[in-house]
Amino acid sequence: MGEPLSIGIVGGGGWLGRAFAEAIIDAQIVPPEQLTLSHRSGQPGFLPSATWTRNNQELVDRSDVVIVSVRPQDWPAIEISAHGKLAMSVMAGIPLDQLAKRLKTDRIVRALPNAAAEVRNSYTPWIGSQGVTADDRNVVRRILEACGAADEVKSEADIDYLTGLTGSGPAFPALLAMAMIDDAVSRGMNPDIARRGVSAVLVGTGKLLEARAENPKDIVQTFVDYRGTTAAAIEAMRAAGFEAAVREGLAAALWKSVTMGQAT
Ligand SMILES: NC(=O)C1=CN([C@@H]2O[C@H](COP(=O)(O)OP(=O)(O)OC[C@H]3O[C@@H](n4cnc5c(N)ncnc54)[C@H](O)[C@@H]3O)[C@@H](O)[C@H]2O)C=CC1
Ligand SMILES: O=C(O)[C@@H]1CCC=N1
Repeated sequence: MGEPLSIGIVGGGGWLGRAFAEAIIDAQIVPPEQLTLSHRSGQPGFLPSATWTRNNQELVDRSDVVIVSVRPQDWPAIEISAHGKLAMSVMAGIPLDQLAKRLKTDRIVRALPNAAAEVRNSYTPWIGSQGVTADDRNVVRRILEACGAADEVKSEADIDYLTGLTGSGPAFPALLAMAMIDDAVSRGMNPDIARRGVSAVLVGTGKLLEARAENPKDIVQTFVDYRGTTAAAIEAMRAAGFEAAVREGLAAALWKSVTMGQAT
């Protein structure tokens, strides 16, 4: 297959489905009229020039590439035949063999984006089944890179782990931001200043980490060696179990990712 002529997104009205749909259109991978999006209840208000349907088989029949973006608990109710077409799942926890069986195609990609796809800054690891061709891989890269950065990985176990690390990832700095803002407000800071300040810290740190070649570990050590306010905070946070809390959180996400797939 060369350029995909048409793309369909099952669950295209949802959070991630919308992010993918808008990124695909912005990157001009297909024009809106070649994009089919399915929804369950009322038609959402965005991308009115795309084709919207409640009929997922109709979506598949209109599309060269089918993206499945429903929640894992809604996956067992999806009854479609992709007729050997390229299909990509972004669902957490659903393994390649289950996807191939239910979608009736051996050209399957399992991808795991994150919420930053909404602002074209996802990190998306992915893996393809045996039947995925070199052309399919190019199409997949174009779609995923329209949403941010993407890496093909070697095993599904990598996807299971990365589901928690990078798929859930944006939630963790958000949790940190929430705790920082709560502390600031509890000490009488103006909430708007606290929010703006903490948001600037997160964005600035992202850019700093991207710009600097060294490992975050080295940056942390530089702060520790500085022996100032930052070192005092880092040492107190570590003594309160910061690293253990992160380890336990990631273990819980991995467990959920693996067991969720087994449950469907
Ligand atoms: N939101 C996130 O940060 C991430 C989500 N994911 C995965 O992406 C998938 C979608 O997640 P979200 O977009 O967050 O959920 P969501 O709930 O916002 O969107 C899912 C959409 O699918 C629709 N839907 C359900 N059954 C349908 C059916 N039979 N036909 C047509 N539409 C149907 C729902 O009405 C909803 O609009 C999930 O499997 C999740 O594991 C993966 C990585 C990150
Ligand atoms: O929380 C979830 O289950 C979804 C999948 C990975 C990130 N968000």
